[in-house]
Amino acid sequence: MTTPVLHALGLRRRFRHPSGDVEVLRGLELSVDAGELVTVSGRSGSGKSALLALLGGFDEPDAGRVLLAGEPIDGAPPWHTCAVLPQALGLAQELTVAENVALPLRLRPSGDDVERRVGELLDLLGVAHLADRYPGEVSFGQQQRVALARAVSGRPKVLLTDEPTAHLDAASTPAVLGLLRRCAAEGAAVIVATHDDAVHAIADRRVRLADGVLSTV
Ligand SMILES: Nc1ncnc2c1ncn2[C@@H]1O[C@H](COP(=O)(O)OP(=O)(O)OP(=O)(O)O)[C@@H](O)[C@H]1O
Repeated sequence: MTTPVLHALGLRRRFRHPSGDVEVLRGLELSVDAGELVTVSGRSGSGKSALLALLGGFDEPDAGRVLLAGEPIDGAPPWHTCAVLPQALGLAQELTVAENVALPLRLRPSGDDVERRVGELLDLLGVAHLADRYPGEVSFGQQQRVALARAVSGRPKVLLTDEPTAHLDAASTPAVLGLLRRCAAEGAAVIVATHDDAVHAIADRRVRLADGVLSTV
């Protein structure tokens, strides 16, 4: 039996609110293999982003654990192990588009020619002409594609993305879908939280988050 790249066991997460606590995750289980693309659906507020934060090591569960290649995570792993594309994007505002995408490769060389890898990803996502601009000088939908390029540039073993097509028009979406599929084809475990049926359509497996647990769609 092979070890899943990403394995969540019995995850529980409760948020405290003055009006009453909310238990968002209630013993959630998830296992994703290398090369698998899994989409997570669920109503707004069902806990998709909270789940990604736990899987990416940005938040800690109240109970349960997350294993990466069989080992418990201890905080957020490095980008080449697990890359996260949050809804807020998190681009470095003082770096250009190209410098943002190059960052994971500068921090840990992957053997790729940096200029070539960055150029190829920006070109693929239709934002190559913005390479020398700063994030504040491009639209939010363009920033979203830049942030995806940055997330994948270091060839992470796990890619977690939150609503990666939320700000895109129909013409820009296929390139993003193609890149997500390509990451999986190159061996990454890809998990996408989304409301977009076009993203669900390219999944190997679809799960739905409701009442704090996942079920297969
Ligand atoms: N840091 C936090 N503190 C308190 N409550 C939180 C926190 N993060 C999330 N929540 C609450 O947890 C629930 C799940 O939020 P989450 O953002 O994970 O939902 P979601 O499924 O990603 O929603 P959407 O589809 O709208 O992005 C919501 O009720 C939210 O208010």
